Amino acid sequence: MSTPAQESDGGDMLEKLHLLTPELLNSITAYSAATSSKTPAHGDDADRVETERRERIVEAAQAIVDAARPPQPEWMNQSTAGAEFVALRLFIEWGAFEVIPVEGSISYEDLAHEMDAEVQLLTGGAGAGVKELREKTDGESETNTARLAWLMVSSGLLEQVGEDRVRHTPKSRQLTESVPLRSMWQLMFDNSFTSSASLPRYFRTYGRREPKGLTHIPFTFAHGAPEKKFWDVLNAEPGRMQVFMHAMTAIDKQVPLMGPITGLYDFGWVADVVADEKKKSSSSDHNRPLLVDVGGGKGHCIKAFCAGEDSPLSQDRCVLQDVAPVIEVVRSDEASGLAGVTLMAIDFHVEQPVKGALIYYIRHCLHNYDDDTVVGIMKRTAEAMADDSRLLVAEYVMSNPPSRFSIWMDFIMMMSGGKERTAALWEEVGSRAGLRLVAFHGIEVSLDGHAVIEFAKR
Ligand SMILES: C[S@@+](CC[C@H](N)C(=O)[O-])C[C@H]1O[C@@H](n2cnc3c(N)ncnc32)[C@H](O)[C@@H]1O
Repeated sequence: MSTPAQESDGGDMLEKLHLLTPELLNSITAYSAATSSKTPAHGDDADRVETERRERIVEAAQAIVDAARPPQPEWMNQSTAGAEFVALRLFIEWGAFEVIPVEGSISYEDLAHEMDAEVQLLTGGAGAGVKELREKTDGESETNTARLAWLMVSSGLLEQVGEDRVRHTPKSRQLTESVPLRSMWQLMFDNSFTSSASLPRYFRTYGRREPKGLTHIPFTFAHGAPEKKFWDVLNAEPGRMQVFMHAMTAIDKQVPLMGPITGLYDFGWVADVVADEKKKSSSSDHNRPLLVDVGGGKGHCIKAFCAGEDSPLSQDRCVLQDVAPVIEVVRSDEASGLAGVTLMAIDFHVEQPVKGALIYYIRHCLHNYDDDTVVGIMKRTAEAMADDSRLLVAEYVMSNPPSRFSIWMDFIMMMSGGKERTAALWEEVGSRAGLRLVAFHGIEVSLDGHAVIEFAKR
């Protein structure tokens, strides 16, 4: 028999469900209308619009799930998600997602064999047949019901076939097809999850204040090397650096939320500058770099900006700067697609060696650092800028209160001692570096306020 409290909870829930259901239907109708539209969006724009519309459906559906869900221990949900994350990370490292055939299924026993792992570790014993395994292990496996593969089967990431076989779902198949996606999962686990798990210990050690500086940050603390810098720890293991770079290179395409590269800022005015240079035939400006990508990784932004006949930027007038190990990787990659680009190893904390370039572009680097360090990097750039130079910072501009995505990003950044910033904070750090904030570009076209923030010399 239900209690009065339960009856009233049920009544509230029904009322909420009645209110929420039309939202879900509206979001589906909007998506359906957009996909059958005669004037569909193209390129990055299409990805963004598609994501936004699907996000709306997910949000509406999630609200219904939340309203209908019976009271259950939230701590259990959270820790189950954590357990699945760990299992997924292990399967990535052990190559399991590649061993499971793209079509069809594999027995747990064969999967375990390929991974050089005990079959009991994958399931509670399904691989050898539950009965046989019980016999082999004197009944120990009877209690072993929540092992690695089953964690992913229980969440629907993998699908079990019968009692002893497993196959891909569309979600897990993506992990085999996309190196960047797999790298992103790895990165989130190795860099963020493990660092955040050590936060209680970190704050007990350093006090309850924002991590500051390049060392003694949660990431290096969690790696047992608090006196080292983030990149020193990352670069110490070549494999990890590769994972980081893979994740950064193409994730923009698959997760438009990460911030589009193109479409936020109009480089059209550069064409006028180039045309003016041509008029002054003796001008030394002809050799002036048009764009320096500071901390540009593998150069994917330069490639995107120079692509297409209409682009006023050309690779032979661009400079790609990054730390020496990254530049070495790019230099030795014959397929880098960076013909003509000047490759330069730098330390952006010390000096900007290219003086007087037209544009200094720095994307997703500054959010890795605390305010004082960011002011330092911006100052080094300001010192190199000519009066007409521009500094373009591609980063998030957090609203107040921020969206769930940008505050998640802010939390991730805290691990390396960094943070996301509000418009006011961007203005403040720019001003401290001797720069004037000219404009925020593209905020309206990107989810969660990803923008290109334009600064000029004061
Ligand atoms: C988050 S990644 C961003 C890469 C690229 N700008 C993008 O948007 O995908 C940060 C980059 O900054 C580089 N970096 C880190 N410290 C640096 C330093 N002291 N000087 C120059 N580059 C640095 C890293 O190697 C990495 O490629």
